[in-house]
Amino acid sequence: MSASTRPVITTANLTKRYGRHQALFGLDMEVDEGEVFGFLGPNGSGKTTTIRILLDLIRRSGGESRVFGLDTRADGMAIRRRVGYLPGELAMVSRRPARELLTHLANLRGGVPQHRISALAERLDLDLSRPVRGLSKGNKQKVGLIQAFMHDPDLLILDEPTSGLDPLLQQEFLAMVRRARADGRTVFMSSHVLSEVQDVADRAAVIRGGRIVAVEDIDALRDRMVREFRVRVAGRVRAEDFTAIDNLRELHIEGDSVRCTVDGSPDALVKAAARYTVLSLDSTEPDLEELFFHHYNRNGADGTVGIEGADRHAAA
Ligand SMILES: Nc1ncnc2c1ncn2[C@@H]1O[C@H](COP(=O)(O)OP(=O)(O)OP(=O)(O)O)[C@@H](O)[C@H]1O
Repeated sequence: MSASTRPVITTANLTKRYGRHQALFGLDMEVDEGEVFGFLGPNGSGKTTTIRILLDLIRRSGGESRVFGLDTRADGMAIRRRVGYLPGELAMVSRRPARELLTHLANLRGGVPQHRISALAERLDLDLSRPVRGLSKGNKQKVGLIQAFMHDPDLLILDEPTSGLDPLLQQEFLAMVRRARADGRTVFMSSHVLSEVQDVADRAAVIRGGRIVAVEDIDALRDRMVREFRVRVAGRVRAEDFTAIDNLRELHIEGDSVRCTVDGSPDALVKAAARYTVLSLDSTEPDLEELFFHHYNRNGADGTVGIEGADRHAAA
């Protein structure tokens, strides 16, 4: 991060209690101008609570929260004017056609050219003539995205933006985020899975149980990722081709197939598999809970240590 960047979002020792339930425990976070920042955490970890505080939709219990240098409690209105916000749960019950609803929202924000709304709708493949109320979850999500992006806000705050979007549309969405960044905007987006933000975010904070357990460059976070792989080859697998690979855990070899968990890069696994004729190769991303289990649980919350040694089991 260069010295000239300014923080767009700052929280310091931010806390939130809902009655007797404490949802946030002293959050410290800084998001710089012009960056795409992922806010990652499992369900119930406090992502939506943090976002609502930043927009002054709910009030913090203690600590500091600032957006554009403004205090969220004192200047909520001024902050919201410069933000495009996609809520995690969209209540879209209007009988109006999508274009009418979007035009109405655009007018509340001082006006947006119709061609801008049309271009975004075309990009996301949304029919603007249909009443919002009857739209599918995915199409409602598109309306939500258009209203967040259409006025070119300085800051986009997107709560689980890709939920309900199919993979092609997710790519379109990521292109919109990259475009916003290229235009100098700042993007803060939450997700409960790393894969949704890893191709576009510069950095990410990981929140769990109302505490930030890591803030890292996205590449470093990706390197920590554990992934499960299954490879099937023509012929019988020789166990020794795989048991010597350092970053494989839970290695199971049976007949023509290899199943394992890979810590970080799958390069060595892929090269070992390439000695055979590969019939299939599948990989699944474990959820964040599993990532935490492997990386953050054992040695405290700093996210720097705690990677378990390989648990090898070869049943040739
Ligand atoms: N209005 C509320 N009253 C009481 N508890 C709440 C309220 N809103 C959230 N909580 C609790 O605060 C914690 C954090 O919730 P929050 O919705 O911020 O998490 P999240 O990370 O956004 O999760 P999700 O991805 O499921 O939306 C949870 O334990 C939740 O049950």
